[in-house]
Amino acid sequence: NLAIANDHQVRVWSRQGSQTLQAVLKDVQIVLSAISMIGVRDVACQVQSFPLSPETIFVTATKGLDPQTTCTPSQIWQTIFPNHPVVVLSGPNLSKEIQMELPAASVVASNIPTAAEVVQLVFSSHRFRVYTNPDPLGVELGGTLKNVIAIAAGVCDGLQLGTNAKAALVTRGLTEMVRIGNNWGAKTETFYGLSGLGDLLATCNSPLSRNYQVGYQLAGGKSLTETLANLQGTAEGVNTCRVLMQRAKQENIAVPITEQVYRLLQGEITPRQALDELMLRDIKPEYNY
Ligand SMILES: NC(=O)C1=CN([C@@H]2O[C@H](COP(=O)(O)OP(=O)(O)OC[C@H]3O[C@@H](n4cnc5c(N)ncnc54)[C@H](OP(=O)(O)O)[C@@H]3O)[C@@H](O)[C@H]2O)C=CC1
Ligand SMILES: O=C(CO)COP(=O)(O)O
Repeated sequence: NLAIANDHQVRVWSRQGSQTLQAVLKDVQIVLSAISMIGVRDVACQVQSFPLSPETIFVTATKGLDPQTTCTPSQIWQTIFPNHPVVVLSGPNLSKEIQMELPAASVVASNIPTAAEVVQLVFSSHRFRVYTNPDPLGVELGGTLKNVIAIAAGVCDGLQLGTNAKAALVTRGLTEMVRIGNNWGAKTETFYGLSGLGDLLATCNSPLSRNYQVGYQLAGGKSLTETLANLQGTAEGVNTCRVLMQRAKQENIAVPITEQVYRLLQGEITPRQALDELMLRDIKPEYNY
């Protein structure tokens, strides 16, 4: 809708639709992928078999991690299309609010600045403010890692732990995101921007977030299977949490909140036990000084 409002011609493909992927991709300048993580590699491989102009820009809005490789979606697109510009689109962008034309801001990030600027122009409007950023990995990881913290925030609200607890959780969650992101090679300052802190605040404070809803339902005593069966849409944080635990172990990164969310999702502990585990960790300085 944002691109159409800026006089661009838009074609939409879905595996449920009647148009073929090849027909939809004919002569396109920009391909925007917003499919859930589970489908990214498969669809990217399908796209590879169709002719595209070498100038075609790929934009990815998926917030997840590949379970096989721990790669981000943009890394998958870039590996399959090494000679094309790839742009990450991410920010505090609950889609229902954007659909209602409420004001929002977002970030487009790429190693190729001109590609990010093209995408910025396509989507910018008086209702949608788009910033460019030169750290695609940081922007993408911000949107992805916050989903795990949003599950924890849903638990926190579901258990009615109060505003102090929520502020502590979200702030320490951001510290955890920065630690993981730095290990991955992303810039610290990106996590303090719209795609990091911004998306963390939006997702941890809105019942529109599916990840928040997962945590909230678990706190209410529902099982994960029951919760996911009743959820409208994808909660990427469930898969992201598993991939993240795998990577954190390999790289020896401390991820206390992610670890408790993981154990809760696995059914190993109750929400109250997860809370106790976090509160009773060794006392320590807030940061290394
Ligand atoms: N909703 C939001 O507010 C935001 C979502 N995102 C991110 O965008 C991504 C999608 O989210 P959202 O649209 O809400 O999720 P939904 O679950 O509503 O939609 C996922 C879409 O992906 C498609 N899909 C899944 N697997 C495949 C596959 N193998 N081949 C083709 N298509 C596939 C689904 O198709 P089908 O219907 O046929 O199953 C569906 O159209 C997620 O990574 C999410 O984190 C980012 C910002 C905001
Ligand atoms: O990423 C989002 C908003 O920026 C959407 O969050 P959920 O995937 O938790 O619904």
